[in-house]
Amino acid sequence: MGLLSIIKKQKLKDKEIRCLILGLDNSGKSTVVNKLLPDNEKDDNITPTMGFQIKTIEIDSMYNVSIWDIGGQTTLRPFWDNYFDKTDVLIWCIDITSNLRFTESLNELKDLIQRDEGRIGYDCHVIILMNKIDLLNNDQAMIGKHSEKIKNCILRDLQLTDNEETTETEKMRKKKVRFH
Ligand SMILES: Nc1nc2c(ncn2[C@@H]2O[C@H](COP(=O)(O)OP(=O)(O)OP(=O)(O)O)[C@@H](O)[C@H]2O)c(=O)[nH]1
Ligand SMILES: [Mg+2]
Repeated sequence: MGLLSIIKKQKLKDKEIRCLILGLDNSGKSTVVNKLLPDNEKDDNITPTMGFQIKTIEIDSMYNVSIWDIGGQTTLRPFWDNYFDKTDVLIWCIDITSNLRFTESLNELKDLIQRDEGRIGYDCHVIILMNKIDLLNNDQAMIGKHSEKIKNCILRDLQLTDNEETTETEKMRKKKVRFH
């Protein structure tokens, strides 16, 4: 499901939708945000984000989405928690060409979900964005392998399940965050 259809599904008319984009440094967060902006607001020279930036996009003259793009460098990660409040959509950006950093990225996501303590908005949608897919030259086997790794991490490490027979705890976690 695409970002726009997820946002539309939320039926949050007249409300500002708060979208937080996080992930390791160099995963491509600011580049993704830049792509979503209208041409006259695009930045031709994206450099590492040293703090945060907020961009607002309007969709269908109905939805205002504020996108909070926070720098992903190690020194900035302790500050991610400051931006959790009332997040409707969390985009977790992964550079899938960087095998070495794949585990680091999924561990950071795991830590983040476990320490949010309910501050991320109720019923928050979590989108795992496999970025830089163009560099895989449409290698479907490799893309499938990465998807499988991510799915396994979500099911195993985050203790979620796609099995209907879930425990009460799992059901609560599932309700609070929905993965796409
Ligand atoms: N080929 C390719 N390169 C990308 C893509 N997205 C981002 N990049 C490149 O990756 C580098 C890092 O991109 P940024 O958008 O600055 O990454 P970031 O996640 O915002 O990094 P921080 O702000 O340091 O957290 C840049 O050189 C981008 O041009 C993509 O989809 N494909
Ligand atoms: Mg950035």
